[in-house]
Amino acid sequence: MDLCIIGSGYVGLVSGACFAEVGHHVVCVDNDQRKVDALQAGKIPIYEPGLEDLVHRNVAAKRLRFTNSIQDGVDSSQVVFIAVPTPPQVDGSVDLTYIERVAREIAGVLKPGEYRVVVDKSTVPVKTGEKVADTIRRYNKGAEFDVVSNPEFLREGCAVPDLMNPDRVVIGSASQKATDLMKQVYEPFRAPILVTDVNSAELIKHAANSFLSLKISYINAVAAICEASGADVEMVADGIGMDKRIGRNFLNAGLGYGGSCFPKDVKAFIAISKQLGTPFKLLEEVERINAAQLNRFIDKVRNALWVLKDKQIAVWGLTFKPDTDDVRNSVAIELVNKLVAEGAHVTAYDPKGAEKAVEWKLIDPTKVKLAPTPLDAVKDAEALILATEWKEFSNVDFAEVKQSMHTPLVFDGRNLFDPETMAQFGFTYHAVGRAGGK
Ligand SMILES: NC(=O)C1=CN([C@@H]2O[C@H](COP(=O)(O)OP(=O)(O)OC[C@H]3O[C@@H](n4cnc5c(N)ncnc54)[C@H](O)[C@@H]3O)[C@@H](O)[C@H]2O)C=CC1
Ligand SMILES: O=C(O)[C@H]1O[C@H](OP(=O)(O)OP(=O)(O)OC[C@H]2O[C@@H](n3ccc(=O)[nH]c3=O)[C@H](O)[C@@H]2O)[C@H](O)[C@@H](O)[C@@H]1O
Repeated sequence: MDLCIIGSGYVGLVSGACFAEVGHHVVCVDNDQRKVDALQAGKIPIYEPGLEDLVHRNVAAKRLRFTNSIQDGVDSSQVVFIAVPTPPQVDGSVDLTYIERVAREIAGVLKPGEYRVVVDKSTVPVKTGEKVADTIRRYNKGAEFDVVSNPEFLREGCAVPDLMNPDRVVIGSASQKATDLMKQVYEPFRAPILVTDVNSAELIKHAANSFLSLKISYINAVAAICEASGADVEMVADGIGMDKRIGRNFLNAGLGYGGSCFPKDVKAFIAISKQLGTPFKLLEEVERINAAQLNRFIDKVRNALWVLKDKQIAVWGLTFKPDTDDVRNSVAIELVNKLVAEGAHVTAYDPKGAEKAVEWKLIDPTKVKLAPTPLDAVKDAEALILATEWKEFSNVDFAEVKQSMHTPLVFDGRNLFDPETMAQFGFTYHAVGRAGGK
């Protein structure tokens, strides 16, 4: 089939490449000329395992191309996906200006007699599909189209396998013609397809992300009780998670959830529920626990060092999770900035995220030293904090790390290391919700 994706970011670019991989012909549109130029030159603007090969292979096979022209994209496609940002506003509600603009732009290029399915893949509040349809109709009276909601559930860092093997595909549609075309789009993925109305599909996305955030806050609250009682949250999570009704996934205690989606989507769901007159107080508690989690962790570091001012602290990890270069709303970055605000001298290392952290002005390189390797970061450090659980941190030579440090004190914010191994190497080891983690 011929598909167009408007917005070539984390969702648009990876979806486009995966659709091409299964045989569709895909045009990815973006209004950021630098991004389009880079993609046309074979450069991939984001780090996502497996993406570079996938893009190059499908461009070479002429199934994938990039343009800045929405006219080109819509003209050459039966199905037009929208994958532009839906950032939060100050009050937590969703800024829909990107979506509204794309709806007007699509209206401007739809031709009479040429039916298109317009698919919203961005994460949007319930009832947005209706507004997209109204907008297109208002700006193009003769347009023939249906609006479908098709929320995306990929995780950064494993976006390619998530898209190639989805747990489910949700299609929110009020038109049989549009549903049939959407089923054809997804047929090669052989995934379970759930067809719903548009509003339900939109709600599924916010409800899913909020539930996953709730699961994380739940285990983080349990971690606090473990620390107070001497229990071990990893064992507790295993014991809870072995119940198939609960499951072990997303029960990893740590510094709390971050990233470009969970924080904004929980806020959005709170705002939507308020607007609809059914406030979702439980989610406010989820946010409160998440914020408290980082502060509790910093308290632990402060307790051990007495004061943070002038202390030499190494931080491993800046991205919001491993295997990505995405530093948007990263708890690791929030941690670094809080330490710096208290006068600590921070040296940080991240395998992929340092460049973007500086480029997007999320850290100030005059205040935070960036090290080229994990070992460089720990030189003379009075404490090491693990903030993001990149696999390479498990494989370092801990004897060398200990030798390099001023004081062998480790705070593991993601429970990556084995407490016994750390003790064997002579570290004083603090984790989250684990024995010895007080
Ligand atoms: N990042 C993720 O893991 C996931 C994100 N989502 C949702 O997908 C949506 C997009 O998120 P990301 O891909 O992370 O955003 P992003 O910021 O990485 O990419 C968005 C792209 O849209 C482009 N754009 C903006 N306005 C445009 C326009 N008028 N015409 C053409 N291109 C335009 C931007 O230049 C940018 O390249 C959001 O609603 C997000 O909540 C959903 C699932 C996963
Ligand atoms: O809507 C989205 O954008 C996406 O949001 C999340 O994906 P993502 O944010 O890429 O990454 P996750 O693996 O979900 O991690 C999110 C945050 O939760 C934290 N987390 C995750 C799991 C866990 O057990 N504990 C925990 O603290 C991670 O460290 C990270 O900061 C969802 O998992 C995806 O299904 C969804 O499509």
